[in-house]
Amino acid sequence: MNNNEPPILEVRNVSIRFGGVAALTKVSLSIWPGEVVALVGDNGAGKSTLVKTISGIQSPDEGEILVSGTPLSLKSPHDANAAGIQTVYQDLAICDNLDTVQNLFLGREYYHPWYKGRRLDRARMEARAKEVLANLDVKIRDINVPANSLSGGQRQSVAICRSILTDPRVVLLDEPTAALGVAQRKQVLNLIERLRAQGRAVIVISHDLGDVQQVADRVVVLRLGNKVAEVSRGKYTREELVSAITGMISNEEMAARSRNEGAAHV
Ligand SMILES: Nc1ncnc2c1ncn2[C@@H]1O[C@H](COP(=O)(O)OP(=O)(O)OP(=O)(O)O)[C@@H](O)[C@H]1O
Repeated sequence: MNNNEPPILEVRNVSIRFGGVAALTKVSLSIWPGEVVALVGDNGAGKSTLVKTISGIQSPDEGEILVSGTPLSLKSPHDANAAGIQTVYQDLAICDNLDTVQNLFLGREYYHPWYKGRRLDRARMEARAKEVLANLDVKIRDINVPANSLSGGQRQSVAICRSILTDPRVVLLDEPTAALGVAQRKQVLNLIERLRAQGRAVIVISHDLGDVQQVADRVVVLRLGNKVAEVSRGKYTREELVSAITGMISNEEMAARSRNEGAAHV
């Protein structure tokens, strides 16, 4: 991380209300290229709302989103994609009856330029698919079989590979290891580390604090729509994180502990 550079993505004092519910209250968050930031919090803490805001699905009532220091108005997922932000949602949107290549290029298929009618350029898509999978060290034995024969980890990997086809600078992952077994979970965590090694900024929502401790350079804790803590890798214990999530530890106390340990804090 180079703190002299503006963050690749900055959420600045974002607030969102749904009727009487304050889903987010003046939440700020910055991320630099080559960083993994985990977003944690109990159910209803505001994680999804924050991700939707960054993804252009939900407009903030107050506050700003800046990309490389420039404030942007993200009014749709298309705006977010154009700004280099891609999101992989929990449902993955992988079609079981389509193979890996078809899933990777869904809605962005390559066509032969010289045919009068539209004719898919399967060879070019296959070549690019192999390249993308190899780049992220994703192993799928046969990219021509329907996705219903893939494991949960492979499906998640295909969804992540699809998100990076456009070479985004920021990748948001919503619960990427939920419902995965040990080996598949490791596979996905490795994939996140490779995204980081490629210099992308990765924001991961996770309820799994073991995964968070393993993969995140920083952890941002939300509680009831407020950012209550922000701690760096190795500067917190699992118990402190749980306390911050559940409200057993005050914001000030968590911040003071982080300060004492030299971590980033709220
Ligand atoms: N479209 C909506 N309309 C009304 N209230 C909403 C809407 N979306 C979210 N909320 C409320 O905003 C708050 C934050 O919800 P959000 O889904 O962002 O939390 P979360 O941290 O992602 O929770 P979970 O881990 O359960 O997914 C909750 O109180 C939720 O009920």
